[in-house]
Amino acid sequence: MSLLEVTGATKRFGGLVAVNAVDLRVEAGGIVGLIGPNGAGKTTLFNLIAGAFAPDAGDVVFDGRSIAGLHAATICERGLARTFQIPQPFGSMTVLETITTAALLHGRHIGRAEQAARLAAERVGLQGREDVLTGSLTNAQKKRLEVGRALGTMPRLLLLDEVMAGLNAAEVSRMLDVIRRLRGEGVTVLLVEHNMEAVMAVTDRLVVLDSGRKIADGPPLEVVEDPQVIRAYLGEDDAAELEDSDAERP
Ligand SMILES: Nc1ncnc2c1ncn2[C@@H]1O[C@H](COP(=O)(O)OP(=O)(O)OP(=O)(O)O)[C@@H](O)[C@H]1O
Repeated sequence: MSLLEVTGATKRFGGLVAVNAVDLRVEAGGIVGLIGPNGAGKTTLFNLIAGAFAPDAGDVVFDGRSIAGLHAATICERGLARTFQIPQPFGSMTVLETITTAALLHGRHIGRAEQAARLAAERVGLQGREDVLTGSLTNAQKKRLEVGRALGTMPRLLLLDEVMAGLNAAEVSRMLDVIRRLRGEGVTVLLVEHNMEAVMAVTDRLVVLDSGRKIADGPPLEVVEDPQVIRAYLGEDDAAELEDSDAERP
């Protein structure tokens, strides 16, 4: 049994079908990438899984139980946490306070929550910065704090939404180390990311959405060569041009 099994997930906004009958499985211990052009439905699918929206149709099963339509906090308590594309920490709170607030989800024992928060800060490389106000962190540190905040809830499945956006090469490499370490510690990861180099470096499976539909699912090297995926990213005309120039090559 997969840790996460999404079947036929559908979400409409008025006349727009943002996520259209999508099936997705994530096996425990994996790092799966969810990619696709702008507006493909990636964040909406994350929202369906993490409980921001209930699906209009289909089901989301986490660890053998349906979580479709449950409150986001209940889903998080069950061990599924997410990050947000744009971290918005309270600038007047410290790193430790921010992560501790998330860790309090599992009970009101402040000492235990702080202990979990210190561990989460260390896991994302913010050790030594526990007492720093989040408002004075760099963008890259805020991105790692966002991962740390999610880790404070002690998830078994972590949904990462563009945690590498806006980072330079050294910062991306550091984030990749954080993600690999998490896998080593038994956290399963599903990540949405536009940085393809980073995606290729860290995932063991890729799922591609286009206009709300799943168009590919498989090993990263095979998926990026899939003509349907190339067409989705480049558009019909540019993809045809690329095919012509490939054919002309000796
Ligand atoms: N709350 C909403 N109300 C109405 N339309 C929405 C809402 N959220 C998303 N959409 C629409 O649903 C479609 C999918 O959006 P979504 O944000 O899921 O795509 P995405 O793949 O995450 O895009 P990006 O890579 O640009 O973040 C888009 O057409 C978007 O405009």
